Amino acid sequence: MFVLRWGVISTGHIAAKFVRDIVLDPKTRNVHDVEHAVTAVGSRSVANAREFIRECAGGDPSIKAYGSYDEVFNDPNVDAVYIGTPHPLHYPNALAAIKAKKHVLCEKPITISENRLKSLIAASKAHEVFLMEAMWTRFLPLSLEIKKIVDSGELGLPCILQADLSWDCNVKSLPSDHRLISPNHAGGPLLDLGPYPLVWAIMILFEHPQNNAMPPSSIVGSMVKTYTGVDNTTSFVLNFENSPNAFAAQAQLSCSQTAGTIDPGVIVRFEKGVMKIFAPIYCPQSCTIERLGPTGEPDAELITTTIKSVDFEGGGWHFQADEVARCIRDGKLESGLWSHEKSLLEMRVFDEVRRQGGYVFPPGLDKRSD
Ligand SMILES: NC(=O)C1=CN([C@@H]2O[C@H](COP(=O)(O)OP(=O)(O)OC[C@H]3O[C@@H](n4cnc5c(N)ncnc54)[C@H](OP(=O)(O)O)[C@@H]3O)[C@@H](O)[C@H]2O)C=CC1
Ligand SMILES: O=C1OC[C@@H](O)[C@H](O)[C@H]1O
Repeated sequence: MFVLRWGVISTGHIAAKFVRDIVLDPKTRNVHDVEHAVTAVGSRSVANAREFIRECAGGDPSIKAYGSYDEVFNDPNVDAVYIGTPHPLHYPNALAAIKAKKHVLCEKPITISENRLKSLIAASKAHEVFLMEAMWTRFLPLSLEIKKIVDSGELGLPCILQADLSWDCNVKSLPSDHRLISPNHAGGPLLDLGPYPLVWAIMILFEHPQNNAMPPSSIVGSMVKTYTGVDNTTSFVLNFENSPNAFAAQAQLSCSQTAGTIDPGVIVRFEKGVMKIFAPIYCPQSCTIERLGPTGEPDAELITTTIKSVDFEGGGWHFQADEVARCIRDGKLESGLWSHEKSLLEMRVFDEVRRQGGYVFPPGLDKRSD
């Protein structure tokens, strides 16, 4: 049994969910080859780190509580660091962990620009440590099942993929320095929610065996801003052009933090059927597939199949941790399922959509190294 020893930095909303998940017995999700141990938690306040360990890990006395992130990076009982800080801190935090020779799982979006990510990847290779964005949706059992159906070709090729993730966070009620709307936190739905519509486009179109890893030939984006200058609602289109090596398809993606999401949150039209993936698209519980009946005529009756997620304990954030443990056990520096290349594509798309939408980060935000 391989046990991965985790150091967690930050004690916010998502760090709590991640730790509550990884302290569960992996057998409850039918995982028998890897286990997780939380050995350290670092916060800007040691009292918060202690409280976090009490609330999320049953007060386990073997977990060290630190009042800084550096102490986690320097702890010899930590193999891998989980980073749950706000977006612009991902780069400096991950870089510091990498320089301390720790493997890294970093929340989405892994950085706030493609340039930053390139430099992080270079550092992880130079220090020979594993690096992955916490793109948890990619590792859910239902996602793996959907992927198998798509790649089998039984529905023909995908032609159009529509995906949305939105919620009404009541923007006007938030303080202007809240991470969801503050330019200093690279706020707005594109970077916060956009990874989820995009992960489905990457999984179903970019990763399709007949796409031969061809990146989108064009990216078109449009934004409506909120009063702080960050996006409030964003739409973006990725075109995958027909070429001798690939097929033609379009991803029509959107995200908003000013309206509820649509359901089904993902609809994929294939040559021979339609797949509907139901909200929330970051952790869907079910998917339906509608195929034409046996005659195959356009007016034939539709046959609908429903696929439901398997039961597991926890919220689903532990599946990505299992992948990290397996990769580290096997000496890999990146995951094949959510590789550096896929995070780079994500960052490239976001850079381009921000450019077209006129969303400019405050000076120096994507250069921070503290
Ligand atoms: N995968 C998923 O499902 C989700 C991922 N996320 C991602 O996780 C990241 C964090 O989001 P979330 O947990 O909601 O954020 P929170 O505000 O709840 O938590 C962020 C934590 O980061 C630490 N931190 C360090 N510096 C700062 C700073 N200057 N301002 C605020 N916090 C700081 C704090 O911990 P401390 O004081 O202990 O140091 C804080 O609790 C984001 O990048 C987001 O995209 C968010 C939600 C869901
Ligand atoms: O990753 C996320 O998923 C769910 C949203 O509520 C959250 O803001 C986002 O960061």
